[in-house]
Amino acid sequence: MTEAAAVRVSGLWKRFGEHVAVAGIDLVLPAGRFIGLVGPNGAGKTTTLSMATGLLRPDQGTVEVVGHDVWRDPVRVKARIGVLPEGLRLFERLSGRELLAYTGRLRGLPGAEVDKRATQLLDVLDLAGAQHKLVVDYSTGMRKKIGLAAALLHNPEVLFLDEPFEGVDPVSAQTIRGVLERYTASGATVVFSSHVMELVESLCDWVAVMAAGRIRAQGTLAEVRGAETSLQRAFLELVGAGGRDAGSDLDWLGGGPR
Ligand SMILES: Nc1ncnc2c1ncn2[C@@H]1O[C@H](COP(=O)(O)OP(=O)(O)OP(=O)(O)O)[C@@H](O)[C@H]1O
Repeated sequence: MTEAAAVRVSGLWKRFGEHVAVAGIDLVLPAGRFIGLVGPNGAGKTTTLSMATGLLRPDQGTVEVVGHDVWRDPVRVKARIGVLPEGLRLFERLSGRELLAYTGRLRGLPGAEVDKRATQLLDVLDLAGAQHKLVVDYSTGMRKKIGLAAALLHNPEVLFLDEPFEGVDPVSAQTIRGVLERYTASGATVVFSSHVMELVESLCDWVAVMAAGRIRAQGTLAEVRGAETSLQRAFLELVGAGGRDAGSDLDWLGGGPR
């Protein structure tokens, strides 16, 4: 039996001037999975996630999320997804709780329900003590966590996260991880981008590898890892960096005249 797709990307292209950021990719991301989109810096991950979430218009191609076209039916899609974008912009002069109250009402949830969910999310994400502090005074990890709470408040079917663990300390990372694991265990889908292979390997059961705007591999973690002993090794082979001896030209470094 084929699994239902949470996200279906067909022939997606994006150019910035002469530069091709995303070169006609096809992706089928199964529902109910913890999915990692991995690739080196500049691979096109953010551009792909931006097009998949209705933030950046593709030059060509389509994206369907839970069966609806993102660009033809944006309202229906946006009601079903949560997004934690790169370089998250938040309303800095609101407190964490005010931000959630505002987001919840924007999503059309009744006030009492927003209050209940906000209290639970603030608690689980360890932000209850900082709920009345202004977002502008939040640390990087706290910003990621309040952004995640805002993205989860309306209980989306698919959650897109761009580098959710970047700049986050191990304690906050563990908290975020716990919330995401609970969320996917209930049948929802998480799609997140990262270049930290160990993290993807320990969290994801499905992986897409991207390099230079193209998809180099997609499938279950075991399929993508293949005969390699780790995702890191498989990744280096796939992106063509497996045999590179980094530093071989730096014979002056750490020795010789200073
Ligand atoms: N708005 C833009 N204007 C011009 N070029 C852009 C723009 N956005 C992205 N690019 C280019 O497109 C390519 C893909 O960028 P993208 O941010 O999607 O990569 P990424 O895989 O998310 O990288 P990273 O892991 O470093 O965040 C890069 O070469 C980048 O410089």
